[in-house]
Amino acid sequence: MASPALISRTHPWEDLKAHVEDLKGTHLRDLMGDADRCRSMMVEFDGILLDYSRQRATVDTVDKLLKLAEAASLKEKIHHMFHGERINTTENRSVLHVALRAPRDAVISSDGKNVVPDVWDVLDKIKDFSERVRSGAWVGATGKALKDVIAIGIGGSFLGPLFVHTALQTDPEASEHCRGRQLRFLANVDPIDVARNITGLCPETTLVVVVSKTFTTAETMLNARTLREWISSALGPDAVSKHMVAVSTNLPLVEKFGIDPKNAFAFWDWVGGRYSVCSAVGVLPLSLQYGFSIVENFLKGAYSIDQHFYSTSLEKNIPVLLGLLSVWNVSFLGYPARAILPYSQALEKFAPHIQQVSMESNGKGVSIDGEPLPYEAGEIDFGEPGTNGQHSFYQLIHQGRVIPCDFIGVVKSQQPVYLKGEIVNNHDELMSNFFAQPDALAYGKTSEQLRKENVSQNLLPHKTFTGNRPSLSILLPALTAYNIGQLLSIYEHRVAVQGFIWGINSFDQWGVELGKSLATQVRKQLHASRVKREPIEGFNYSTTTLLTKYLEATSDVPADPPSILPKI
Ligand SMILES: O=P(O)(O)OC[C@H]1O[C@H](O)[C@H](O)[C@@H](O)[C@@H]1O
Repeated sequence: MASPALISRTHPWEDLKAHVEDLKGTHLRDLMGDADRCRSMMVEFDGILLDYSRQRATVDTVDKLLKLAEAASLKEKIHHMFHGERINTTENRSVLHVALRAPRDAVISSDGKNVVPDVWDVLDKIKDFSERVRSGAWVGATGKALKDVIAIGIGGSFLGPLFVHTALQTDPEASEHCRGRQLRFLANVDPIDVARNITGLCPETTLVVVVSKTFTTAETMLNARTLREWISSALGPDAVSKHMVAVSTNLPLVEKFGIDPKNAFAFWDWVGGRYSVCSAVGVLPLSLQYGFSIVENFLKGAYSIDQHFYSTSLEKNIPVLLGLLSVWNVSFLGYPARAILPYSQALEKFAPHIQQVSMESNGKGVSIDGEPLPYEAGEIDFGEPGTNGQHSFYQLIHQGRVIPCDFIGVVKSQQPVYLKGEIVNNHDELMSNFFAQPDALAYGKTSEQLRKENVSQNLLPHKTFTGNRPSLSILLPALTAYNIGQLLSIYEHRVAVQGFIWGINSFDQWGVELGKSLATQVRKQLHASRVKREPIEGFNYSTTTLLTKYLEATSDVPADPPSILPKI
């Protein structure tokens, strides 16, 4: 692949920089008054409506962004991704999470090999295994059915599956399929998370799924050894083969850990951890909980957006538009953060998942060729469901810093409630806020309006809202497994678009390594100090002081204790 020049050295970038000045005197109040403009800023696909009319952008801005996409060879980069080119150059890997949700007869190749049959071999194995567990054909060491699942994993091996599980929990069809079953996630190496996970569960009826792409992640492996102890201390070491299975790309290490390779579910190095929810990472635990057919609908929803992303022209392409507008907000308008605000409690874990997808992908300081970036890439993502967030951090968004917001609404509630005598039903009440907040941000409230309401002079500055704060709205028809898949795929591709424009590698994550290696040094020191009473060496004054305090205050901790598990 030819090495691309920095995008900031292209004419469309310069042009957009200059264009910011054109918009300086334009308020969103004015832009929203132009119905033709607003009409042109709405896109519909497969039941989803994107309205980006509340972006601080004109039709001209969008044209200029599309020219930027051209200068960044966006179409070609999308093409390279879908065709298995090794676009993750620092790890020499292709990026093919789209293959995970392709139909059985699709052809998607990596290194000349169609990977779709391998994907479906694993999906078929998951279907078979999950049906045996769910039906009680697969039983634990004492002959009891396994009704509860603890999935151990962290980062990409946790956040995506947790988001989808949380979203499915209240879907009527999915919840029908999981009666009497529980799915829990053990992520943090904090022993409190172990305690929370095993509380109320019995090893006899629990299946543990160890999820780790590398099967070397310190937190996951310690948690896996901890739950292996929980099972074998209750049921004997032979029980492990009946109660523990694994999802990994590293099958030799799975076997070395003591999990029967027959009970290992593979994926491949062309699936990035944070893009792995559609692999066995998500599909196995979710199928155990909800049944494979529900999860298959989730994959179909993601596939629908994949096709849209691949084949729709850029100006009508939802992930492309979202990605370009984020670049506009970050790189040109200078807004470093983005709030993800789903008006659905079922999407409670969506922002934390996208936080990893986005910040681990695009939080980079150099171009894909290693050149320091003369502009900032990535953005600070955070979010909470509405209306909860309104009573928490929205104050800052309304009157403090400008933070572009994604409002995500759902037309049909998973769990409608109607109360006799109320003027609207409960979902309408929620959605009233979804519709109102974007206008409050865009229009604000002037001192003239306040004066007409007889607001006293001294309160005028406090009650004034400057407005002109950008947002966009995404309206989903419902929140079925299919829609959840669509939403996931939209955001995954949006993040890729941003990275493609910024000219970075969105698919590596070297930035997480340094902290890990320093933790190794501390771990060795803690061991040496506890077991051999060795002095603290090789750390700066600050860390030495903190470690000394910690070790002194825990001098009663036994150096070589027997296994002790939480007892709550
Ligand atoms: O799936 P694993 O290999 O256990 O990795 C778990 C996570 O840890 C790493 O440090 C990365 O930051 C994540 O991208 C990854 O998802």
